Amino acid sequence: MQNLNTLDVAGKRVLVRVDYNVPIKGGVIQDDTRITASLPTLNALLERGASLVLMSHLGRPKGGSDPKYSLEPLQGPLSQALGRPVKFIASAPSSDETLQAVQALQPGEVALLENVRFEAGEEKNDPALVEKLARLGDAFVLDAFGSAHRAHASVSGVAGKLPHAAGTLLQTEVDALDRLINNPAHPYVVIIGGAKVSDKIKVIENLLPKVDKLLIGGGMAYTFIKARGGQIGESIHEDDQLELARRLLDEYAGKIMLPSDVIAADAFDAEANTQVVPSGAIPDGWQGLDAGPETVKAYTAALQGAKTVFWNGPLGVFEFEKFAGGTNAIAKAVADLSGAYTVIGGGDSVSAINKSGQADKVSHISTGGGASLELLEGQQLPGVEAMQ
Ligand SMILES: Nc1ncnc2c1ncn2[C@@H]1O[C@H](COP(=O)(O)OP(=O)(O)OP(=O)(O)O)[C@@H](O)[C@H]1O
Ligand SMILES: O=C(O)[C@H](O)COP(=O)(O)O
Repeated sequence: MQNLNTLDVAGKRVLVRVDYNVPIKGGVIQDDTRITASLPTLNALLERGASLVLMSHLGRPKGGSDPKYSLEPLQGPLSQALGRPVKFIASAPSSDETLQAVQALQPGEVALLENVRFEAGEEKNDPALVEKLARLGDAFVLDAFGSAHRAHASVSGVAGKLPHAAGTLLQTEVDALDRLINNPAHPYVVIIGGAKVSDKIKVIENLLPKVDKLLIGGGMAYTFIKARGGQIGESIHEDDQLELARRLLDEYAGKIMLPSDVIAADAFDAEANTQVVPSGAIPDGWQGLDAGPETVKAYTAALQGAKTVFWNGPLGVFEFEKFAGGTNAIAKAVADLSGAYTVIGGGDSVSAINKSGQADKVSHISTGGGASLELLEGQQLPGVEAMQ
């Protein structure tokens, strides 16, 4: 990828695509990993005499402006993190008003654009939008690793119109994940959790031949347990994925681990009644919302001796205290491993490791959820390709 140091930025206005798609509740940022991760690139550009125009998406608005997804709540925290004021530009990123506002920037000044997904052309990589966004900078830096798997106007589109380079976050992420793809040290253990099988079944399928063990957890385990003939009560599952789950279980019986027991709840609720039951014998009216104690023990044991570990996705509905135990236990087990190269990716698993206070014991914390999974699947990411 084009190196940031080769880009001429002194006295220039640099358009930087960051990924500030951060969890926000009631206007308050819940996890600032992605903001902190963008600072090395931003500070390096500022030190070299650039002015910055920061561009990101937030959430999935439907191609129109929606106050719920405004990036304005980031202005304060970002100013604080950078130690200098950040100007928030509320007008549409493609508008002349925005162009005029960024043209007024002096070296060392920083502007944050409104959510680029408020533009209907963003996700379609519309050439007209690409032209308008490209007007905002003299050069383009892609540092949004979390969005590098999106062939959108603000990611790969503008790269074709301006001198460009990869930011240090993008470069660091690609290098760190490369160690999982090319000659990972064995035993190689992968833990995949989260809610939807259909989102992650491809990565599971592609990883199975390469790993020694694949531990499946969270909501996605129930499709596999049902495929094996288990009773899953009301647990989340995807019937249209049963066939593929069955095939993978047949083909890779020795590698796939599924929960043996679960914490079942009588409702999807923080205050639900709970009981520990075998994962294949969940009573009608009950649903599995977390890994049970035997499962936690077995998964922790399976991690021992691993030389390479990748974890994506929570092992339960960790947003509810009662069902966070499995996720927290895995966070601790991964952090406690010694002599292993450990990588955690995906918003929820990263906030679990941050909350556990043991993030510094993990080799690499990826800011990419879908992006890190697509890289691991062996796909070329449009953002990475655009920086070649
Ligand atoms: N047993 C379960 N039943 C229902 N939902 C579950 C269960 N286990 C986990 N979940 C939910 O899965 C969601 C997270 O899934 P997801 O696949 O988005 O993971 P992630 O780590 O955030 O990855 P990414 O950042 O790639 O989206 C959480 O909101 C969690 O509550
Ligand atoms: O959080 C993420 O994974 C990235 O910001 C990409 O978001 P998206 O899945 O809405 O494109």
